Amino acid sequence: MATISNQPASTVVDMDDIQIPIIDFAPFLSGTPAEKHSVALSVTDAFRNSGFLYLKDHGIPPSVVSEIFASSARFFARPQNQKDSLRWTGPESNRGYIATGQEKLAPLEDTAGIGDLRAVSPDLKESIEIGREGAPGMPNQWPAHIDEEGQSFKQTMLSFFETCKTLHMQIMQAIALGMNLPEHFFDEFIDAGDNILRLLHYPPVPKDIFQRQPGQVRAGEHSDYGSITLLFQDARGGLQVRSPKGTFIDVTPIPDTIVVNAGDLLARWANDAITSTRHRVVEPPAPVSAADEGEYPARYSVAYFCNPNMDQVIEALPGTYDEQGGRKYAGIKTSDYMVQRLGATI
Ligand SMILES: O=C(O)CCC(=O)C(=O)O
Ligand SMILES: [Fe+2]
Repeated sequence: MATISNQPASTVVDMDDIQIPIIDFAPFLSGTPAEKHSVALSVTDAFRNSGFLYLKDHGIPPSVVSEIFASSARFFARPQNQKDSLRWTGPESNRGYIATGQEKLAPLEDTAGIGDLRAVSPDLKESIEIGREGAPGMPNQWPAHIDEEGQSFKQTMLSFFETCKTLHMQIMQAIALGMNLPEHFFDEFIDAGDNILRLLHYPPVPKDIFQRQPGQVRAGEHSDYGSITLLFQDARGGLQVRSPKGTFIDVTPIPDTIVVNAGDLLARWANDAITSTRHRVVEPPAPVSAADEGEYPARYSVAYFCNPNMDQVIEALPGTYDEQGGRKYAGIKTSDYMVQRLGATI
């Protein structure tokens, strides 16, 4: 009798009660129904436990990801006044350039003190946020009018936006199956693609800055807001997740994988059956190469923040509550939730 591997996942991070598996997504995309189901269960298990997983064979070619990183590096190398002319337009549209020092990520319950924190130790990063093109009243801030490179930046990012939108759909289909919902349950909740593609640049910094400034990090501890995040990181390292013990565990870069994590709105949607885990970015783990002595080299990452459609009302998923354990949260419209969260950090 043919046996089907029920083990598409192996654990690559296992420390202080936090496990992060690496999951081969190919059998979900092109396997038999049984293989598909097996991957769906692994994905959902990871989201129930640590809320983090590494996805490999996800269908996005490495050459596409390399081009995104190259294009991102060229964008951040632009003169500051060009980047400043593309400034972030506010929490409703959440599009445009965010300069170093403008954002301080913090845990949900700490947002009251965020002004004080930002004054002392702002996040050491700059970013550009790109949303769904054509959303009324929310124009993307493209460098397309500046030069040809700006035009090709726009085309490259628009195409990548769609690529990631497809993967969001596929991962949500896996979660649906893993939660005993119809495979296409989430499709109508997410088909608008109200997602945000964020290019991140953590500039080189003097090594002693992390010692000199208490609480200085590249990106402060936070959880993500939406449904899931697709995170592409370069080889530098520095991303960490918070374990249940309160320690921070390295999410070491693995070539050609995407780190996928659940956000707060998905946890709320799942009545807390899914975990949104806090994470941060600190200096890369030692050793760094001798050539970089005195300075930590730049780090680049690309986050694709997936959200339900802005006009959808999010309330506890079928099967996540019963008469004894009811719904923990009131329904909330995605746009109201996002504006509330984004308004608190910038
Ligand atoms: O740069 C990274 O690796 C993580 C960034 C992040 O967590 C975020 O922007 O929400
Ligand atoms: Fe994050």
